[in-house]
Parts: sequence; structure tokens; C-alpha cells
Amino acid sequence: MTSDRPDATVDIADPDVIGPDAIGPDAIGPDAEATDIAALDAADPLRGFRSRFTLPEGVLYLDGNSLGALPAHTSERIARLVRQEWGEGLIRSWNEAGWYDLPRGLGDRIAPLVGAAPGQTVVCDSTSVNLFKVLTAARRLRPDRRVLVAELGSFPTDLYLTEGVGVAARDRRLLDRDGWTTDSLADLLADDTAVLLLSHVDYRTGELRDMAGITELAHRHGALVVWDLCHSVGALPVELDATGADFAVGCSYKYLNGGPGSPAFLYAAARHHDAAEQPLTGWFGHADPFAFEPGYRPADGIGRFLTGTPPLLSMAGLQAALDLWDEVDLTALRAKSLSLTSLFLELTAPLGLPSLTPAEPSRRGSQVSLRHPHAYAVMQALIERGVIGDFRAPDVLRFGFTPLYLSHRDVLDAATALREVLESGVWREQRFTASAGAVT
Ligand SMILES: Cc1ncc(COP(=O)(O)O)c(C=O)c1O
Ligand SMILES: Nc1c(O)cccc1C(=O)C[C@H](N)C(=O)O
Repeated sequence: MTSDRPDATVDIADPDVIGPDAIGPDAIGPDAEATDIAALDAADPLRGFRSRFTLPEGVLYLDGNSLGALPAHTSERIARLVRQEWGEGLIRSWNEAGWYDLPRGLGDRIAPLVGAAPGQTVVCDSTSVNLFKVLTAARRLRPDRRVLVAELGSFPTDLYLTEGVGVAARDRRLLDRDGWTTDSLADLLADDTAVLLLSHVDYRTGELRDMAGITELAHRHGALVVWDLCHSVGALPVELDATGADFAVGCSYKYLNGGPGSPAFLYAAARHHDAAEQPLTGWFGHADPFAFEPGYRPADGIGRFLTGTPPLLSMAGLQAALDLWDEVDLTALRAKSLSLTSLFLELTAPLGLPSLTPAEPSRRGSQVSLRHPHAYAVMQALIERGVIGDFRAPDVLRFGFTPLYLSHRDVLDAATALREVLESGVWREQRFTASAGAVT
């Protein structure tokens, strides 16, 4: 992948601890001796998952936090849906192939990944659409309160939806774009606050928020909490039930590897089901869709959050990806994620790029964001070398570390490539500096 790798070893953990416990944030410490990266990979309990993905030769993929990689058996699963279930089963497949049950069934397969007991999670629509549903439902559960608290720095769709649900500008309180703390959040909450919307992991900085503490704080003020899990599901264990979260949404095309545009999920705590009214009252959320009644009656339970016909081809991609997730030990996943991000932070520290990502492992998701005034050009130069991360305006190099298909060796290669791009100055070439307005 990259040439000229002078440092095949780095200063990391005590060699004695190499073994399954060596994978984790403590495996890479400042006072540690030189240890072989290959040993870290040999001790990785998740190493077998790499061969279950199809990735192009010569590509080091650090953008699984935007679009996850292709599980090797997904094409066959989608082909089976097309050829057999659709081509031969035709309309019968709604029942015989279980299409009708997929929104609830796949929701219950995502549930363990987000710490939810069965019956509280459905797969449907996009994260944006589901945000509209849960924000509206949560506001209607607090009719005497007007205020919605959100983050100025959140992924824009979250912010746009806080406008779209019809909160008056004066009733929208926004946390600062950078550096807000639980204390500054506490200052924004009051007994007029209906809903708090937060990202569990910030898409730009990779900061992980204290779901338990913040949920408890919001509840003390009588507010409901909606969590956006787009950058935490499949990146680390999430505990919705145990933390008392009210609602959550998340996408399945990033760390879950469901495929481009695969449907999102929506969680509503069981205690809200009877009273929750979501605004998109389509027939899939009706108590008896095939009664074709003229009036809307919501289904019991989580089914009332469904709206219309599910995108079956996309559901099949997610279904295949969840076959892998059924086998993943989330504790091992978290340990490896922190081991990878810690290693990358350590290896790139000498380059002097300010990091937006917290140094404390407990406050970190599964990405590293480094700042560079010419981040766009630097990332284009990296991509040309086969190291695919992404750029976030105005100056962020974003590197996603997906524990299922990346190794410590990949981290070393990526850090080496970044160092070479910076030291050579290749990014200054005109083909990199001309902004192409790329999508990702
Ligand atoms: C935090 C967050 N929320 C929402 C979305 C997007 O939602 P949608 O799938 O509706 O485009 C993204 C990424 O696209 C995201 O990073
Ligand atoms: N959803 C995306 C898309 O449709 C096109 C390009 C990128 C995306 C993303 O998911 C971006 C991602 N949410 C981010 O964290 O920046």
C-alpha cells in the first residue's frame, strides 16, 4: 500500500500483555516498550471478520463511518430476493418470504446492538424521516412545554429537522458548536424544555457523550431525550434501556454495513408506546392495515412508528449485514476500536495536526478527526494513494476505524501514508487543491 515504512514497530504496550487482553486502549501507553503491531493483530479476537467483507485490492478503507464496506454474502442475499422471492414468489413473498415482518424482525436484530429489549426497535425510512417522527412524538408527549434543545454542531439534518417540526426560533436552544459540556447543557435545560436531541457520537469530532448522565439530567428537568446513534451503533455498545433513553434513531449504512441507502432504525421506549403519536400516519403503522378502514388507528407497540411499504431490496442488504452482527462480541469490538484509534492518535501525534477527537478513550467513538488548513487537498492526496477517509468542512480530515475489517497494520499504513503526504507536500499539487465539490 505505502512505500518506505521505517517504523514497523511503535512504542506500545508491555510485550507480556500480548494476548486477548492486549487489544484495548491500555495496550498502547506512553510508558510502554516497543511492541510488534503484528502481535496486536494476532491477538485480535475479531480478526476473522475481515475475510467476510469484499474490499478492493490496494484500498485502505477508513470511511466506514460514512458508508460501510460490503459483506461478502450480501450480493447473493440481494440476488436471492430478486430472483426467487420477487421473480418467482411474486406477491406471495410478503408472507412466504417474511417480507411483511422485516421492519419489526430486523429491528429486533438491531436491538441487542443498542441495548434494547425486543419490541422497541423497528427498521424503516431514513434517519431524517425517523427524526421527524420521534421529535414530533416526543413534543406531543410534553404538550405543556415549548422548548427543544439541540446542538448547533450536530449533523445538519438533525438541526434542519428541529426547524421542520415547527419549533419557533425563540423556542430552540442550541448548544455551542464546539466544546459544550454537561454543565453548559444543564444551563440550557429548564422546566419549559420538552425535548433534548443529541448525537451519541459527534459526526465531526468523534466525541462520545455520556448517555446515562445526560439522560438522567434531562429527565430531572422533565424533558424527554432523543438520541441520534448514527455514529455509535456498530461502533461501540449502546445501552438505551439501561440509561432510560426515550427515543433513538440511527442509520444502518455506516458501521452496520447495510449498504448505500439501507433503511434506518427507530427506537421508542416501551413506556411511551401507548401514548406516543407520530405524525406520519401511514397504513403500515395502522392497527389493521389490511382492513382498509377509512380512519387511522395506530398499531399497538412499536409498529405505530411505521409508515409505508419497506424498501425490500435495501432491507435484504441490512439483513445480510446483521448475519455478521449476530456473531460480534461488542465488548471485543469496543476494545479493538479504542486500540485502533489510540494507535492512530499516537502514530500521528508527531505530525502536529491538532486533534478534534478526545484523547480520553472513554470520550471517544470510533473515528479520529485531525485538523489541517488544507484538509481537502490532503485527503484527496491520501485517496489517490488508496487511503480513503473523508473531509469535513472547513478543515477536518476524518478517519473512521471499523473494527470488523481493519487491523492495527492498516492503522500503521494509514499513519505512514499521511506522514508521507504531508512531508512530501504532494497535496499542494493543483489537482488536489482544486475543489471538486465531492459528495462524501
Ligand atoms: C448524525 C447523523 N444523523 C443523520 C444522518 C443522515 O441521515 P439520512 O440517512 O436521513 O441521510 C447522518 C449521516 O448522513 C448522520 O451522520
Ligand atoms: N448519507 C450520506 C450520503 O447519502 C452521501 C454522502 C455521505 C453520507 C453520510 O452518511 C455522511 C455522514 N453522515 C457523515 O458523518 O458525514
